[in-house]
Amino acid sequence: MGGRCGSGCQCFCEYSTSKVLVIRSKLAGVLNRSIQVLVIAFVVLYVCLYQKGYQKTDNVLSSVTTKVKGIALINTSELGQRIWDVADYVIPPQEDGSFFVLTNMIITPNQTQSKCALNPSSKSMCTSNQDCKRGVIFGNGVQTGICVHYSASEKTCEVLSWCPLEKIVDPPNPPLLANAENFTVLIKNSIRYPKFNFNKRNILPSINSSYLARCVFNDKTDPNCPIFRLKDIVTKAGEDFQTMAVHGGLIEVQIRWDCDLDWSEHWCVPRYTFQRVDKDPVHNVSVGYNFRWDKAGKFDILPTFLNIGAGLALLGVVSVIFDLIVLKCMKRSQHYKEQKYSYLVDHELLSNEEDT
Ligand SMILES: Nc1ncnc2c1ncn2[C@@H]1O[C@H](COP(=O)(O)OP(=O)(O)OP(=O)(O)O)[C@@H](O)[C@H]1O
Repeated sequence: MGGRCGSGCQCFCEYSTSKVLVIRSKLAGVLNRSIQVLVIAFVVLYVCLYQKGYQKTDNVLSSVTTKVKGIALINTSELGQRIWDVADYVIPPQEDGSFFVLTNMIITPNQTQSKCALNPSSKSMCTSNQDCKRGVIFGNGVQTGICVHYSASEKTCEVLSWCPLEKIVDPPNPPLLANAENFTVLIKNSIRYPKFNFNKRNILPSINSSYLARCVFNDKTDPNCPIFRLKDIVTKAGEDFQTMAVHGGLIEVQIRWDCDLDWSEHWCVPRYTFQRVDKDPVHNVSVGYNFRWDKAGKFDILPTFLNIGAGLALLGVVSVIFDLIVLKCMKRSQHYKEQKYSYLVDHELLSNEEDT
């Protein structure tokens, strides 16, 4: 270890070399070995095994498409009996990585562009034409400047709009497309790990067309089926489908590929989880989020050596810290210090000094 320099010149004329000092102390020995064991355990168990420090990792490139299927029969006073198929309730027909299914609606039939009285509210009520400003945009229409009867007892401003106006009522409960809970969605997900030149789909090689035509995802019986019943998705997200269908909701489907490519590709399979993301009882501004969680790892010599090297460096740090403890904090530290640093005088230097 390093010696001690008295002055700059003296320091320049000295050479320090390491010597091994064995301290026969139970306390120092046990403490040192314990810290070394802890460091080795951390490097081997946590860094190498748990964090797979011997692998290099790659993030996924992923694409998702969906296809919804199902038929609903609804009977309303406004529309009569009607069949709703995928072209009616999936809006828009194809989205990137998501799909929208209509479950409820407020129907305002036979709307035409004409003039009608606004729905009664504190801002729309009037007693004479002076209360209604012509040309002002209100709701979905433009005011004509005339105050008209909304009912026998109420008068509101008239607007030019799509009339009759939509009634301000709660959406139907139970929802009109209550049967949407039985609709199914096929989620096709293709992934690629470019560093490892590895591709896979969630329609696994073991799945054939006849199985795909009849299967529905189930955690226990059909965990690899990529077809999901909407009710199951909502239930898995911890919600009740019929309740959520009244006002609508946003569910996130997470497809997790966590693949260890040192093992057979057979074990690299997707895991599905579901979560409602549009509900936040505390802070309801801009709710909802999404994130990806896919990673693959494969053995690589570079991260292996880097992690082993870092582990060895950590062991070196242990001896530096332990030297400090022994030389500064222990009872016999002064004695250890004297033993640790020895000063030898070069004979050549000595004889030169004697001559002069
Ligand atoms: N939403 C869904 N619900 C249930 N099964 C589905 C759904 N979407 C697809 N399938 C089944 O998965 C198979 C593969 O679907 P894919 O869309 O790849 O092929 P397709 O021949 O275009 O399907 P189809 O003509 O039946 O819509 C289909 O044959 C069908 O049996």
